[in-house]
Amino acid sequence: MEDRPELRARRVLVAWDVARGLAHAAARPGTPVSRGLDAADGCVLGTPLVSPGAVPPVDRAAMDGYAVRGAGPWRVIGHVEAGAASPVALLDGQAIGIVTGATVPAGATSVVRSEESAVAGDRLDGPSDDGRHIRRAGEECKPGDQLLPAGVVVDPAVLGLAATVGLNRLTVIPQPTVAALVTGDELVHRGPSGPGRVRDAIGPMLPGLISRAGALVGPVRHLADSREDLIRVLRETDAELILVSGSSAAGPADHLRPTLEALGAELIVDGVACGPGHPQALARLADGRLVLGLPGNPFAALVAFLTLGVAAIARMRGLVLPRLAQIAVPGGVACHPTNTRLVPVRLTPTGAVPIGHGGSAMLRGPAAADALAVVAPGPAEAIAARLLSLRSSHSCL
Ligand SMILES: Nc1nc2c(c(=O)[nH]1)N[C@H]1C(S)=C(S)[C@@H](COP(=O)(O)OP(=O)(O)OC[C@H]3O[C@@H](n4cnc5c(N)ncnc54)[C@H](O)[C@@H]3O)O[C@H]1N2
Ligand code: MOO
Repeated sequence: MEDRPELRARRVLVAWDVARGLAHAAARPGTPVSRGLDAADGCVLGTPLVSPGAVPPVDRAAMDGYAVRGAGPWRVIGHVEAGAASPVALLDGQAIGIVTGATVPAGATSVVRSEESAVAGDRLDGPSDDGRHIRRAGEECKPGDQLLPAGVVVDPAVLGLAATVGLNRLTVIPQPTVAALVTGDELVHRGPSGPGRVRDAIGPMLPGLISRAGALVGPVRHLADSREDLIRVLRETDAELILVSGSSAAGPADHLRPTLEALGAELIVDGVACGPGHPQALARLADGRLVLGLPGNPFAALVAFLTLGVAAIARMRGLVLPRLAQIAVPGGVACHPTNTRLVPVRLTPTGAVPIGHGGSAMLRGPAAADALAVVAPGPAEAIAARLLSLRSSHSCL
């Protein structure tokens, strides 16, 4: 296929927010499936989580001590074991030893904590506030209550809640699969950079970025700067989103765009008006798989993933585009006249503070930063910016 650098040089960069929106819209949400709780962490609820029963199902003791009926003193008539199904009913003036979580006997009006109990023989004295230390049946939820809407990320608390209400399976949108390809003849994967050798800094970032965005990733593959290899690997890679680092600019070894053209891909984003990261690109192959081009400069690659990659993965998971909180930048930060700047910042009680070392080939700034400030284009300085999380697919605050 003929390479036409004169056409590639005339890319129309889209605004940073528009690019995120395009990437989100271009991705296809996954199809909901039924998963056991042990395989649902990190997926997204495809249907609301509805409780089939009441929680608790019966009145339960909230403390170790004595279930009592009426006012004290009481006569202790026995003990309820933790797993006992239906203990005897209490009569007025009676008490029964009980442990936290055990079913409270019918007729009990409160539970006296063991620390507040004075027992002499079978006589019990203690405070008797009605209803105290009893978790009532249905207090947490009633049968049919909707506890969570569809679209919530399944995390450990959600799994625990599902188990609490008695569910064994959840209907979820599975985590999408993402493949990571790193290109560059000059790259080495051990030891330092030197003349003619550049230590690969993008390969080590990609698995963590992908999993923090909520997708599944296999081992990173390293490719030489060969258009034929890239075409072959893109054809055979079975993932919903394929990341390709390097090869995104307009030099003789920059094969990504000619490769996409050769594969008949549709370019959805062909450059973004941002710095770093302007050569990033997103394309759709004929079968629907998406290809995300990450620029070779490491901070630029990170920005591209956080811009287009996170947006596309969010949609595949069935999530909205992560919203970005606004924060003050008390010392101000210089704007670029036409491009959105992504600036490493530390978060302080009064706002965000740029920390420097934010050049496109550097990771020193981003590695030390709490977040990236998204500084909108403008003629002068900004005193507020939005925050892009470096460590999760959700917003920072
Ligand atoms: N004529 C132009 N040249 C460049 C442009 C441009 O618009 N026109 N854009 C510049 C910008 S901005 C970036 S970013 C880079 C993008 O380059 P590529 O995506 O084509 O990547 P390479 O040329 O292969 O590498 C650029 C740079 O990054 C180093 N690199 C590459 N991969 C890795 C890696 N995995 N780990 C660490 N470093 C990596 C590579 O050695 C180069 O130094 O293009 C500019 N040029
Ligand atoms: O992507 Mo380049 O500046 O934007 O390194």
